[in-house]
Amino acid sequence: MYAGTRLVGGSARLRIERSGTLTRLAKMISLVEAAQLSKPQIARRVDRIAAYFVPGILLLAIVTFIVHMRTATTGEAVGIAMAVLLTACPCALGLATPISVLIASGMALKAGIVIKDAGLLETLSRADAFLFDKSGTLTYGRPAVSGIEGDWPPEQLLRLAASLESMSAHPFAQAIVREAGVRELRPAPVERFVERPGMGVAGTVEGMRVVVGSAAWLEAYGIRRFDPIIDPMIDPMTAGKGEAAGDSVVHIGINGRRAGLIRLHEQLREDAGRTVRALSAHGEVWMATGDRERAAARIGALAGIRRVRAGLLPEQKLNLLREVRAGKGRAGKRRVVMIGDGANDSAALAAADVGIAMASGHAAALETGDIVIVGGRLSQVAEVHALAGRTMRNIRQNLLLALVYNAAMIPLAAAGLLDPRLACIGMALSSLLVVGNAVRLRRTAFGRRTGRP
Ligand SMILES: Nc1ncnc2c1ncn2[C@@H]1O[C@H](COP(=O)(O)OP(=O)(O)OP(=O)(O)O)[C@@H](O)[C@H]1O
Ligand SMILES: [Cu+]
Repeated sequence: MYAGTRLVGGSARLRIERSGTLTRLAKMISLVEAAQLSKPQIARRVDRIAAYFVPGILLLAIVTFIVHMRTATTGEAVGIAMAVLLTACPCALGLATPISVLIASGMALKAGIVIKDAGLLETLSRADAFLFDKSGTLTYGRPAVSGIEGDWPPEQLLRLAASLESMSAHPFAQAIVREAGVRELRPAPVERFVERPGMGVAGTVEGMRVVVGSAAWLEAYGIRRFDPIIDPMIDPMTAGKGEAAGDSVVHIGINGRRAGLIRLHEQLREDAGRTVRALSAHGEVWMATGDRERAAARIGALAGIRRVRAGLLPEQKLNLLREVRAGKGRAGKRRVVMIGDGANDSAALAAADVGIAMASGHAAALETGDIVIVGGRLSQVAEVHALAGRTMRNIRQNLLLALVYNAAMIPLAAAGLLDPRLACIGMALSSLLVVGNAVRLRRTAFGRRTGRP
């Protein structure tokens, strides 16, 4: 088990074998260092150009030498050829991309954004679809129990559910266990515990077969959806008025019968609306969730997302991702950014063109995303998107600066109008210019620092 591992099903006993620099977290740090060396596609194109550039320049230097041999001494001709080589030295060109990437990812890291693959900055800057997970991403991921209903006494329902949920790491499970703790209910021992991600938990508690989870999960145990004749008390689709109508619901089945439900209220992140608005200027914004329709609609409306898909199992989130990608994008296919918490959307995070994981509390998400937000704010997603755009612009400026310098100086040098010593200084200056332009990123890295707590 790795440091920061999140247990999704069951419980575990663990022995610590390694610590310090041998942990997964330490490996993350080295991943970031490796990322700073990874190249965006634009750099690969530059490398390809350089492959022609270098032999071309060597040839040019030789030709220059031969031409000047006719009119000047050998020493002078060598000097001129040297000047050509010196001005043509593509060090500024070579520096243009890595220096910007280094500064941008360094700035991001300081702000709590880990960019694991800097090559994706270019993809991110061109993204035209954004797919958000709901729980833990758009919401704080710390739901609270807002109601308990059913044929059984509420405390009894809560105690049985909490007994099972104490073995689960799902946010709903934690909320239920917390609520039971507040009410000073003691969880009972559980036998034959099972958990299915995106569905729920089940097990034997005090001789009773207890099933806790989504309506589909109870149905898998042969417990029907609402039947008005058998149990008119609980209709999850109509129950709950006003605020409660948009709450999430966890159903409880006992011994093959529906026994009741627990309502959970999730709170939208304070910066969710702002983030969605900022990103929708660049492409479609979607929301995917395993939660029921109503709860999804409520969060979607609050966040300002119209494209909402509810009731998705983890693998269905992956299908939605593919569907969004197949939509009409600028280059045929869309470039999709998936933003999730890594709990039940790891597959989609990994499959997205760029996966951004919110590591709110759980270091597990570190493993999943291409970019990991450890700063805890959702608006950092919009910030890193903007940073990607600014970095790419900065790289393009650098390349232009370097090319203009070379294009202007090489003819001068070839004509014998440039002293080799001046060419030397010019080369250093052009590199400095590029570095200076890249350093500007530091100041503009996160634009106006709005929304900082
Ligand atoms: N441990 C659990 N206890 C109770 N219900 C669960 C549990 N795990 C899953 N469920 C049920 O399955 C549904 C889907 O769960 P899933 O974890 O896929 O998504 P979610 O937490 O609702 O939200 P999101 O998909 O936005 O992260 C939940 O709404 C809940 O009804
Ligand atoms: Cu150089």
